Amino acid sequence: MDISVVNALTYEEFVNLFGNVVEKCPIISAAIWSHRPFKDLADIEAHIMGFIHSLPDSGKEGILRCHPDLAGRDLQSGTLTRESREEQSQAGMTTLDSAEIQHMYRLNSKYKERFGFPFVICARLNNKADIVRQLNERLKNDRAAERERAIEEVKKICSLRLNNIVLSDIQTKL
Ligand SMILES: NC(=O)NC1=NC(=O)NC1=O
Repeated sequence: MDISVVNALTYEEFVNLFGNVVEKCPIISAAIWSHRPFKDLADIEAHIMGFIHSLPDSGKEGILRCHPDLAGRDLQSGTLTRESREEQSQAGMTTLDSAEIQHMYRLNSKYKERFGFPFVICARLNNKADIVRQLNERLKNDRAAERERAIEEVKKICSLRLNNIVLSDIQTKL
């Protein structure tokens, strides 16, 4: 996708395209629209990361709370966003047996009880064994360290979603 096409988008078109690069946080794209014209995709990503970085701890935790649990209620009830469903499916979350689902539920609940926000990991870069291992490992972190760790995962998810948007646009043009 040519950056001049992105820069020519209306506000509504821009948020419609980029509004879910951070799960259920369209405010981020709505905010960075003010920085157009963008030099390139990396510039868009840099503004998104800058917005997240500038948030107070409560704002970062708010972003984390917008993420659905892995193998959680939203997946079981079919209410995941398209992006999230694809990501969770890729990590093997949609083919867990009932014991594995229960195990994830217990780990997610323990994590949420400790930190006050859900466990977030870039599902596309991990399989189900990695996810369980990371969940157990990261439970040992203190809150501040874990908040930053989880936000790093949000940034990875965002980066992959941004690239997906550009790639899928190129494919439609081929
Ligand atoms: N709690 C989560 O980590 N959720 C997710 N990670 C992803 O990569 N997609 C999700 O829905």
